[in-house]
Amino acid sequence: MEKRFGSTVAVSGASLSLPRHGRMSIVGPSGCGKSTILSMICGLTDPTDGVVRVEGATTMKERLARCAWMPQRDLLLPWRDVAGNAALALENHGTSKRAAREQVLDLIDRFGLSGFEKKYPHQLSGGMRQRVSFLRTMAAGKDVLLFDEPFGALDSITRADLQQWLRRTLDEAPRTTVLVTHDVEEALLLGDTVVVMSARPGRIVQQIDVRLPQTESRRELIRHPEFAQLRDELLSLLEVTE
Ligand SMILES: Nc1ncnc2c1ncn2[C@@H]1O[C@H](COP(=O)(O)OP(=O)(O)OP(=O)(O)O)[C@@H](O)[C@H]1O
Repeated sequence: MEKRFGSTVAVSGASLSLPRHGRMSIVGPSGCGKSTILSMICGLTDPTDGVVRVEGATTMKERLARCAWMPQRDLLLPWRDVAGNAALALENHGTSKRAAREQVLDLIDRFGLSGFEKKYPHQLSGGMRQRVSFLRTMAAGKDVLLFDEPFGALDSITRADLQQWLRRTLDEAPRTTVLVTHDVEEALLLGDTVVVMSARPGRIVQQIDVRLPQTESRRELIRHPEFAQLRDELLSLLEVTE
């Protein structure tokens, strides 16, 4: 597919596919069209040329109905507590406030946030706010989750913590995910395939399948020789594309 904005070619000749519950990470230099690809998948825009299909749906409206987007900055409502924020997507789909709150309490517990149901966003750390934001994305009940630099605004320790948490959460509650990130380690930790894009016009330079040992521990994984080899391979590809 191709996407142009006037005379700017943002994405060119990109052909990607992902099986149900597959996890794709996209890395590439700034401005190479990563967010544009997410916008096309979730139906915020159409490609200028080519077709985007999400679980068989091709129209923007149908794609939008199947995807949930988690942005870099949490967009929590300051006047709602954790449960109230998490329940928002359900309320938007017609569930009553009370029923929506009941439904998310289970998720809050499963995602390790119990005890925080009645806290307000300003009482939470940046990492916790992103967890709530993720919980809200999950509560929307969509099968396809799109992450645009979800941990980009966090410090490195919190980021590492959330990467491990998100891996485990997606193992327990699998979804089809597409993650855009500048962080090569994050791409490897959260993707079973990593797409490397070139500078604008964004083309796909390479797609690398990630097969790493099964381990819960992020620390063990990033020390593994196979992980180091993939990280080096990605970094060299990115050096060439800049
Ligand atoms: N709505 C728009 N109108 C005009 N040009 C746009 C629009 N959206 C994106 N572009 C251009 O398309 C190109 C790709 O932008 P995009 O945001 O997809 O890149 P990106 O890889 O996500 O960048 P970054 O890593 O910096 O977030 C850029 O040159 C951008 O200026």
